[in-house]
Amino acid sequence: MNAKVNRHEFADRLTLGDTLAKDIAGKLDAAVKARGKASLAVSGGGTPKLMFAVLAEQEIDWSKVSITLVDERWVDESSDRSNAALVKHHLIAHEAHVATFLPLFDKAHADDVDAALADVGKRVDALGKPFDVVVLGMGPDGHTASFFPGGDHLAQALDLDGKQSVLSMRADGAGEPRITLSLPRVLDTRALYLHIEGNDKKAILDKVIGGEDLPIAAVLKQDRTAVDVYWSP
Ligand SMILES: O=C(O)[C@H](O)[C@@H](O)[C@H](O)[C@H](O)COP(=O)(O)O
Repeated sequence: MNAKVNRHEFADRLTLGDTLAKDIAGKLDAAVKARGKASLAVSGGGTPKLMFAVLAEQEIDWSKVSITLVDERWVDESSDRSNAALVKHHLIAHEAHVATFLPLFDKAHADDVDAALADVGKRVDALGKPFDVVVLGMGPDGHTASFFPGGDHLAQALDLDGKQSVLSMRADGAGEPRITLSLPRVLDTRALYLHIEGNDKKAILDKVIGGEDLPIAAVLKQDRTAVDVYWSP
């Protein structure tokens, strides 16, 4: 286990969502004040919705904040599987409605995620390095971002010396093809959070800490960037 993994446990999802949202807003606010801009990469899935709702209401200068995704299902925003649609609906709202959003899905290459990688990678890198905040989730199979067990580009995505900011990923259990930030791009951040809820996910985390080799281990066992794990039942 990496010495830089800090575990924070909360009594319930509301308290977790509220605390994490305010911690993230504080980091974005400090970044805007220090450097005139801030960047945030968030995950999709169901877990972040509550946290997004609180974050969207925080009074910071959202006009200086750029938001992108850690990973995306290769579907148009009209799909209920679209992480972009989720973020636009739950996060780019209220106070945060003036934030700039950079989607990972590229309509120009809607049929071919691989053809989109070069352009999308450039746009992500134009947000600047490092990110100010990255928020990861974790699936029941131990995936994080789109680092799926058995994924066709898993080794490349987890290569800490890899040069690509984004990669495609296809895997059983992933549904449609995915686009994902690479592990080195995820770790290139001033603050890194892993947001997980439920006893099942805690059990997976404990298995990984006990030595099980699931993709999330690559985040927990690297020694480049500290990880704050926020968990509630
Ligand atoms: O698009 C996605 O699927 C994600 O970004 C993914 O990595 C997610 O964080 C986990 O699958 C957890 O998803 P839940 O929060 O729905 O459990």
